[in-house]
Amino acid sequence: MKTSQTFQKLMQYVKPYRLFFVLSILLAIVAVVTQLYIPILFGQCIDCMIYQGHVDLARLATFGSKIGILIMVNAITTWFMNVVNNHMAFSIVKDMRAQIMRQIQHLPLSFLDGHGIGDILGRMIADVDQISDGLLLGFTQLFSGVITIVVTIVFMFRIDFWISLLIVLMSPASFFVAKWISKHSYRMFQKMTQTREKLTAYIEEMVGNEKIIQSFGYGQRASHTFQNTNQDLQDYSQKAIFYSSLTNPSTRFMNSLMYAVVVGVGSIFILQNALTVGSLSVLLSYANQYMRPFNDISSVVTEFQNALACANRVFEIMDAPQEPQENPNDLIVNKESVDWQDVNFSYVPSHPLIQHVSFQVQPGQKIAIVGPTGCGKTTMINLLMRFYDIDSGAILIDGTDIRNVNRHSLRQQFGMVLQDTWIKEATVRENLCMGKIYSEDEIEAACQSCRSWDFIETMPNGLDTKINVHSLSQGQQQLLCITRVMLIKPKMLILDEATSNIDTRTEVLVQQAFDTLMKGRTSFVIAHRLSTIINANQILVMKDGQIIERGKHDELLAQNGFYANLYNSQFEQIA
Ligand SMILES: Nc1ncnc2c1ncn2[C@@H]1O[C@H](COP(=O)(O)OP(=O)(O)OP(=O)(O)O)[C@@H](O)[C@H]1O
Repeated sequence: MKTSQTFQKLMQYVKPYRLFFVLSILLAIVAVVTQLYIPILFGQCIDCMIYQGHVDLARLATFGSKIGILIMVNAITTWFMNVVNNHMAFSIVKDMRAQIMRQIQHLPLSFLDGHGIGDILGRMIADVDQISDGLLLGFTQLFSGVITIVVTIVFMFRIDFWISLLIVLMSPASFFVAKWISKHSYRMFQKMTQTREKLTAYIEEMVGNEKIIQSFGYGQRASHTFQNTNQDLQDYSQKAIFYSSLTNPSTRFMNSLMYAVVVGVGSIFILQNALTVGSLSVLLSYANQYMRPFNDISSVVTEFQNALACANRVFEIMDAPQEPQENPNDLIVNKESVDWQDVNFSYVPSHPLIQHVSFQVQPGQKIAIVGPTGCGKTTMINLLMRFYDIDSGAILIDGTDIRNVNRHSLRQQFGMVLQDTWIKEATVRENLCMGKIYSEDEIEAACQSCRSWDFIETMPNGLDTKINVHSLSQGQQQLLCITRVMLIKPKMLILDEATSNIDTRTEVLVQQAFDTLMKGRTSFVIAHRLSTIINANQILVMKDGQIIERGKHDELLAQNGFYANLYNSQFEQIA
């Protein structure tokens, strides 16, 4: 996206705060005019001191009190302007974060799968913070900078035309030096942001999988990669700061040069009686004031360019195409029958995955999907839940094509228990009653039937005990997740490899809980341990995205094919 487009988009977020925007400009005008009027009064004070021992004290006192009042007005308006600007900048970034959050909820899963969590986190937190810094500096220094330049020009020309012209003609030199520097620092700031993103994603990945890293002794390699990226971040940050810190010394040098020229020319004018000492002191003060905003603006430009680079990354999320317009029709399920008709799907067009998959599920049946890793089991669930849409064929539920109904009503029909359990930092009750409040009796009954009551009962505050992922074993987490699904009483179930990672005794409990949950419900089960699906009504054996065998456990064993091999190899492992 072009910088001008990014800027225009960013300004859309400023629009709701236009009243504050106007107020900020008015306050900046008052602050600048009061500040610039003070040197005129000081100049007049100097001209009151006619020569040694001869000072007009009465006029000096009048000017002194005027200076005092202006200083106070200036301080109050500057403070108030900062309050207004802070309010605007922080409100804008709050709005942006809220919109990103809303957008994420409407993005297709493929977008989230394609970007790491660290990347999205970085855009939402660090990049938006950077935008806030850029906007704040922009509001605070850009407004008053531009107003200072305009008002100074007016005041200066009223005092002396030629010296003022000299100042105005010399000032662009300093500005161009600053612009040249900021062009280079922008490139470095961009690289710095990208590397910081990479580092955030890496830390998130490594810290989240610390146990696995340690068990594989991967720590040293992980920290080596971390150190390299960290080093890159240091290099880019230092270069970015190096260039941007050149701005001040170089522009100050140019200013001092101009100051010296004004002193020289001004002295000649005084000798010719064309200027008073007081007026020269006012002009010198203005020469200084006039250049300062140029310097400020150039550092604002650097910061603002950095903010625009970040805004660009944030808008990539905001502009990502949302899931296609939802069909207004709700899925109405009575019998819970499912029909897959010649379904084909691929994540990447050049690599076909699910190919010509057809099967029928009668209401209340338990369907097991088995097969080697990567054969497409989880993908089948992704298609059934419409996390991804199929490329061709059809999936019908009670005769309705799931593409002809909205996703929300489709997903409401299913209860899911996945291998990755989700326990939030809250009480047991809050973890169980997600989205709906249940009575004490309902919760207890569900916990009893799903075997989670035994350990909940032993907790210090029972259902009101605060828990998190670390305070529960893997098996306990799964029992809670099963209870949670039991409470919502879904019409159909999806259980994805839910019995791995737990000890044998808990596995028996979890299996019993699953059996209770599945009673009378159409269920899809993905299990690596074939012993848990012996009683399934239909087992679909998958390989490379195709169903290569199907039938009941005994029938498949009798075929002595792929499934029989898989089953016997697991049985031998256990024996
Ligand atoms: N979001 C995705 N984008 C691209 N490819 C993907 C995506 N998700 C899965 N795949 C690929 O699709 C293939 C099937 O993946 P899937 O997760 O369905 O397999 P699975 O049978 O469930 O495997 P496992 O038993 O290991 O969980 C794999 O090769 C995988 O790399």
